[in-house]
Amino acid sequence: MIKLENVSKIYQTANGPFQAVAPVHLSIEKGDIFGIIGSSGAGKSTLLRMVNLLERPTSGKVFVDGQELTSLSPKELRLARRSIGMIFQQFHLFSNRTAAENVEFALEISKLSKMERRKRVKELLHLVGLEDKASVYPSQLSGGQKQRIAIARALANRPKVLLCDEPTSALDLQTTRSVLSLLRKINQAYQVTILLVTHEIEVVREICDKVAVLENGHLVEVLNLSDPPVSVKSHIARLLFESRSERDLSTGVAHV
Ligand SMILES: Nc1ncnc2c1ncn2[C@@H]1O[C@H](COP(=O)(O)OP(=O)(O)OP(=O)(O)O)[C@@H](O)[C@H]1O
Repeated sequence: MIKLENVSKIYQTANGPFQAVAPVHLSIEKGDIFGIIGSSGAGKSTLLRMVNLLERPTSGKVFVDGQELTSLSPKELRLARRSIGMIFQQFHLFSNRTAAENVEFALEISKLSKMERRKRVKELLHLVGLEDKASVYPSQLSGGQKQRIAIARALANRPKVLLCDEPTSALDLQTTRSVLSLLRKINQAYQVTILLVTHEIEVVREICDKVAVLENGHLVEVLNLSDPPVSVKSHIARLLFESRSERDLSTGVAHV
């Protein structure tokens, strides 16, 4: 569903070029919940944002659902992005629109009539369990509710892929669990492929089928959570597969 071929990113900075992501080869299958884990500055967000070309790779090719995004014209890319939803740590809702209007915003580019849009918004609010918050503004919603509205908006155009950039990092443990369980439900019900960036081991344990470990811009290893490897290369992978420590149990979340 997602294929990265030799994808890299070099930022031009005041101190000269800086390689945030070294050339990466990665294949993510349809229906996977695929994690990208690494410590702060490892290049996780940059890698994720290159999948929908929010960040243009310096080199390499990006394929989503068989289409090479890196070769598309701006107009073609706008169309292709409709099948790629995205959610963020800070939700990115419009504060001057109600929950329903935030979701409907994503449908403004669609060919649906006003009535069809309203119906779809209702369905989406139902899916995320917030029908009763339709006319509420984001400032009146909790963090978990804001993320649910952001998820509803991201799913509005029935994307095949959902990109999640630290979707639970601003949430407490219980809310994290409920948002992750919603993402799992969406993945199973609609076969949406989920690519999720996190620095939390527990998030990977809770939801991911596979995970890529990034260190200093380098993809160190890709691990299958249901088939623990005999040996691992990274400290993060060791933490991931070791039995839960006291710290994990008390805080619920281990950071890397
Ligand atoms: N626009 C930019 N210009 C220059 N350097 C950048 C830019 N964006 C990111 N970087 C640098 O690239 C590296 C990777 O950043 P990125 O945000 O992808 O890391 P991350 O793993 O997502 O980190 P975090 O978990 O802290 O968000 C960092 O060193 C960052 O400072």
